Amino acid sequence: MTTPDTARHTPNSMDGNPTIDERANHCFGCGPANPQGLHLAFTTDTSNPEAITATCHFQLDRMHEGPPGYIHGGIVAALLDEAMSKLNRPLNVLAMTRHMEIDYLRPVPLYQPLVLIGRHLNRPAKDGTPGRKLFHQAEIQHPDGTVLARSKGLFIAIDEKLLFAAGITPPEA
Ligand SMILES: CCCCCCCCCCCCCCCC(=O)SCCNC(=O)CCNC(=O)[C@H](O)C(C)(C)COP(=O)(O)OP(=O)(O)OC[C@H]1O[C@@H](n2cnc3c(N)ncnc32)[C@H](O)[C@@H]1OP(=O)(O)O
Repeated sequence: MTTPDTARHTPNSMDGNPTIDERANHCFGCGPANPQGLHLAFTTDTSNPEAITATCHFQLDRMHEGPPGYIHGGIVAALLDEAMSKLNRPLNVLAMTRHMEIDYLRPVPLYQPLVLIGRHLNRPAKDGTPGRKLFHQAEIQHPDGTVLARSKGLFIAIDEKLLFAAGITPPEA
């Protein structure tokens, strides 16, 4: 049996009701209602439908440290995953990450303003209609443009009926 770490706790506000309602969004990456989350805020650019992007400016502190002075690799993965997932909404798709690969090119520093950019690559058609598979990529960049980490991801569109089956509350119309 493991000993609970009493320094960590889940706030009472984090009740057990799953939801995808923006107003009660507990997503670790972007949810304002998650006091322990990253609170990433993205701007999407859909001016070129062939190359939709999602961009976020962020800075992390020791809460997310891995190597001394640098962001933990798992958090780097979460950042990249989040940037790629933010491309699904402008494409009008509910989708989950099925596969992602990461190049950790340079250690990603704490206490520095950094840029996180997701880019939609393609959504191959199947039987003449948009397929379930969406391919995205993402990068974490130093402000001088140096790429510190890069990912490619496969997202699978989810049938909204599954949300109801799982008891997940969609946003009100
Ligand atoms: C009930 C749930 C509620 C959902 C609510 C959603 C709310 C939307 C908000 C999400 C918020 C985002 C947050 C950040 C993004 C995350 O982090 S999401 C969390 C992490 N991801 C997950 O937990 C997903 C877990 N995986 C799954 O649930 C299932 O695998 C999936 C993704 C639903 C897909 O299931 P499936 O439909 O059975 O998939 P499957 O047919 O095996 O594969 C689909 C296709 O991909 C291909 N494929 C599979 N793996 C690979 C691979 N490695 N390489 C190439 N192709 C592959 C397959 O061959 C297949 O191709 P086709 O045969 O269709 O040509």
